Amino acid sequence: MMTDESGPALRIAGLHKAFGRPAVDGLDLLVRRGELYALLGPNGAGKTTTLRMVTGLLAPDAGRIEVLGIDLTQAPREAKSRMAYLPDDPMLYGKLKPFEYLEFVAGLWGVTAHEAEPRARELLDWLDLSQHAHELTEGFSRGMKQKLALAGALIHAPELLILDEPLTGLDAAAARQVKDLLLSHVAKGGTVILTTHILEVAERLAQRIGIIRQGRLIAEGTLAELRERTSGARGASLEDVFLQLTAQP
Ligand SMILES: Nc1ncnc2c1ncn2[C@@H]1O[C@H](COP(=O)(O)OP(=O)(O)OP(=O)(O)O)[C@@H](O)[C@H]1O
Repeated sequence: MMTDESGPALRIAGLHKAFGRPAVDGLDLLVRRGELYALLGPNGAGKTTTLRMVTGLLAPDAGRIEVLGIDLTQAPREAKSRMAYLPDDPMLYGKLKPFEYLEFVAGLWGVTAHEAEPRARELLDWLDLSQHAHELTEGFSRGMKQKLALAGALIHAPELLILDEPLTGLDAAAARQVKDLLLSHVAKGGTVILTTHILEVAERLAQRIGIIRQGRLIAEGTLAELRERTSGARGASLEDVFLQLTAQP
């Protein structure tokens, strides 16, 4: 059977990818539906490579990926239609205005402009972009572009939202808007997987945290569970735990 509707949001088993040397090296991961999962790891640990394989942008050398119970190799279109990916350097079309961009993205998912309009309006309002609705995106700041790209990722109401460094470069107000949007997605039963180097974000938002190093999962759990795995005191911050777990042997 190809699809298991009761399957987890994401199941990765034995995932490998090498670029000359291994970038992802036997990764196993499980993300439950309805949770916000933070994937952490030092620079070059293999986080982006993993997300690109999960979203079908990069072919694994070996391993198995299942999204919402759907095998990514067997049913890539179905799997992709139910998730969204926000890369760390999202591409917008500078000559489009926000509504045009959102309608364009909606169209790629088979959602008509008419259907997309109320949702586009809601997302632009939520992300405080409505006052720029009639400007070309080429004049947008980096943070405004990032928020619009996030709105684009959400326009087809995906169940699984995958974001690579979604808060980098955002000012405090924008970061709050994005965090609220992600929490609301989870509150409605959706799933969020994000990478971040801002450990406080993971500490505050994530139900569970996975730490990868050299392409492998080295620790996973709630912050309390991760603390138990280290010699950190009960009040140890995620930063303390992270640095201890990722320190070179
Ligand atoms: N297209 C590519 N060609 C060659 N090497 C690559 C490519 N993409 C990634 N790599 C290598 O794979 C390894 C993992 O990179 P990746 O971008 O997945 O790490 P990351 O955990 O996302 O790091 P960061 O936190 O710095 O963004 C690195 O050694 C990187 O140089």
